[in-house]
Order: sequence, then structure tokens, then C-alpha cells
Amino acid sequence: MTLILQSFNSTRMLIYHQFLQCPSPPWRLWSCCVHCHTVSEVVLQLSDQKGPSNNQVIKRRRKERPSCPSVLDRFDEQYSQELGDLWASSRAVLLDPHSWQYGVMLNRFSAVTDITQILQSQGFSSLLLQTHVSRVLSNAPPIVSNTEYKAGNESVLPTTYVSKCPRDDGTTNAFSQELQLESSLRLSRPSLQCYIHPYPLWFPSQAHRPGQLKQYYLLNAASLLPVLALHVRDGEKVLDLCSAPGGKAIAIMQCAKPALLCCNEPDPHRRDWLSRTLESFLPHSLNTRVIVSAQDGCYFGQHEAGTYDKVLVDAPCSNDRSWLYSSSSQQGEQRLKERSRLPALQAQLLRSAMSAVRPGGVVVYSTCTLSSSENFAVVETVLNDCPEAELEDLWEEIAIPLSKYFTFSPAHPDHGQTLHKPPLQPQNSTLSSYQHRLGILVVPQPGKTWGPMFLSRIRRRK
Ligand SMILES: C[S@@+](CC[C@H](N)C(=O)[O-])C[C@H]1O[C@@H](n2cnc3c(N)ncnc32)[C@H](O)[C@@H]1O
Repeated sequence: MTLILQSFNSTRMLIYHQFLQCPSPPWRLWSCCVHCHTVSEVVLQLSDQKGPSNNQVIKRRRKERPSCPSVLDRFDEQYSQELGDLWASSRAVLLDPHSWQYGVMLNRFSAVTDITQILQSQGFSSLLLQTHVSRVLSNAPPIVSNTEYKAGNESVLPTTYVSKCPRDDGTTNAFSQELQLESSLRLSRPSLQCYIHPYPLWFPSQAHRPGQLKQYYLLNAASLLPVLALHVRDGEKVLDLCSAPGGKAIAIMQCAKPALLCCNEPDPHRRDWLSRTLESFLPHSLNTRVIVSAQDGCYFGQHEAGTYDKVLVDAPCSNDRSWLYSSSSQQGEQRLKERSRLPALQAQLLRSAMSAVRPGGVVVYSTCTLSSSENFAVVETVLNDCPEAELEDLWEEIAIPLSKYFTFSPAHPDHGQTLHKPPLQPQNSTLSSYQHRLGILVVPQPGKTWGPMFLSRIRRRK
């Protein structure tokens, strides 16, 4: 096992996890958990089972990239007004990429048992399994049985897989039996599984392996909330209106067996990226049910009015995390200039989604910005324009049960576990309680660095 830490300039380094040697074929992974604010380069050495000659060195360079001053100034001005006290701590998180946490979403179409073991041994725990939200989702009656799944060849997870992961003494243990049970449950009852760590642990992304599906997708765990809010059921027709690079499309396919998932993306480069994601995570047998389209989402609803049961609008927005690290001040300023056009585009996409959904169907609108004009204001505009739009409450269903993991605005003043539902007067925010009822906003905070993520759910009246 080799772990080389290079170029660190402080003793503030803390390694708080044991190295783990995983016996799973075809590769061995030694991994470690490093928490360090000043380490600028970490080299992890991975070795496959064929021996040291096949060693592969993976370098992870954490560049100390400066934030863009003009973007930061604009955010300071706007978000201190909109978020009040929450902005100072959120700002600290956004300005410290070393503190960012990553979620690991498992791919149920791949063999994931070994990954589950690795994650659990490293202190990752399942985000959604124990929550009210997942209970709501898993209470949906399983329409397909285990055998139907296998006949449809939609999972490559053999039921005997865990027997290939013996204990050191060659026997299988209670843990592997538990995993076996979990595996068969996953087959019979699709469920979204995401593992998170309390610390900002880096987990390696998976390279393309010809003929094999990827086992997991790394993401900001808050990105799963819009998918949970969509409540996709087996047999439904679903539209992912702004789909690339496809993280939420993959998450949708973990939750249920839709009759159709249409992934729309007008930008050709991003559409290629989307296609590669779908290919890497979904089996060929789903090719007729998961399709890619290339329309301008603003007009999608005109062409396919009333067609879909569920529509996700994960809109283009000022992506706060990435905008703060614009590659040059020129790029940052250009983005800020174009920012004023976003609310109109977002409202147009949301209107189009309201046309594409059938009466009684559901639209979820989401962004990854804290900006109120791209979040609450867009939803408010469209509600005013569409008499058939009916807002649904996400506080009881998502914000309150998941407040252990995410900080939602308005948070309790002490930033503790308790969350105030918005009809109560917000105490540390300048947004009105009416605005807060338009959706829920995940605000990155120390220790819960997920977000920014805004989501709102609207039902089209019958
Ligand atoms: C926030 S990203 C979507 C992320 C994606 N849902 C995921 O989870 O991986 C927004 C996407 O909307 C696309 N987009 C921009 N303008 C659009 C339009 N007029 N119609 C549809 N999509 C658009 C962008 O190219 C971008 O890929």
C-alpha cells in the first residue's frame, strides 16, 4: 500500500481512517480518508491483482484555485440580503472546496455489493434508506417480480454474488447474508441508494470498463431531492427536460421502472455527454424506454402537450459553486451579465413543462443556485400565469424528514437539527414566509455542505 502526500505545508493534516484492502475482483483498492485544508496534492496508488507491474498511480491534484472577486462581490451583496445570517457560513463552505462532501449513488443495474462493503468499512452510511422519504417511495407496490427483472436482463447482479465475497476464513458471514437480502430487495423493489460520509472524503470516480456498467455515480447528494420529489412510479412516462449530463436521469432509473424516460438536451456537446452517461449506467435492454431528444425545452410542451405523467425541469442557472471558480475574471463578469436573462428562460422552460405534463401530472422545478430570482420568483411567475398549476408542499415530505442531513432555509436560528416550517415567521432570513412556501432551498453549511439546491413541485389540476 502506498500513500504519498505531497506538497503539504502545514501540520494541520489529519488522517482519520484506516487503509482498507478490499478483496473484490478484479481489482484491489486501498483507500484512505484524508482531511486536510492545506494538502495540495494527494497521490493514491492503486494496484490490481496482477501485481505491482500493473500498478496505476492516480493523482488527485487539488489546486488552490482562487475565487472570482466580481462573482463573490455580487453573491455577497445579493445573498446576505436574501439569506441573512445563513449566508456567512454558506459563503465559508463555498470558498473552501476541501470541505465539500460527495455522495455515492449506487447503480442498481450493476454489481454493487463490493462497493457497499467498501463504503461501509470507510464510514459511509446510506442516506435515504432510513428516511421517511424512502419509505414513501418504497411503499409503492412492486409491479415486477425478481424473476421478471432477471428475464428482462435488466440487472447483472447475480443472487449468488455475495458468496464470492467470503470472509478471511472462507465462510460467508451474517453481514454478507444481510447484503444478499439487500440485493434481492433492490431487485424486487427499485430504490435509490446513496452513501454519504460525515467528512469530505474523496471517493475515486470509476473509469469506463468496456462491457461493464459503472457501479456508482458521484454527486452532490442534494441533487437527489428533485428526483425524490418527482415520485416516479413504475409504468409512468417521464420527461427530463434539461437532462445533460444525466445524473438525475440515472437517479430516476434507480427509483422505478418508467414506461418511458425522455432525456432532452439541446446542446450537442452536452447531449454526447448525456448519451455516454446513459450508456455507462443503463443496460442495453432499456434502450427503447430511455430515449434522448434534442429539442429546445422552451417549446417541448407545444409539441408534446399533455403527454407525460412527470416532468423534471432541472433548469440552466447561475451554478453558484462553479461560477465562484470561473476560470478568469472575464468569464465571471460575462456570466454575471448573462445572469439577468436566466429567470425569463427558466420561466419559459417551466411553462413548457406545465404544457407537456398531463392533467393531474406533476412537474418538479429545480436549480443549483441560491438566487431567489431564479428560484422562488420563477415559480411565482409561472403560478400567476397558469391557472391550472397547483403548488405542492415539500416541507413535510422532504425538508423536515431530511433536515438531519441537509440545511434548508429557513433553518432554525442555532443551525441545529430542528427546522421551522415556513408559515412560522422566518427568523434569520429576509425572504417572506409566502416565498418559502413556493419551494425548499438547500443551503450549504459546515458539516452539511450539500447544495445549493432549490426545488418546487407543481401539480397540473385535472
Ligand atoms: C443544470 S443542467 C442539468 C443537469 C442534469 N439535469 C443532471 O442532473 O445531470 C441544465 C441543462 O439545461 C440545458 N439547457 C440549456 N438551455 C436549454 C433549453 N432551452 N432547453 C432545454 N435544456 C436546456 C443545458 O445545456 C444544461 O445541460
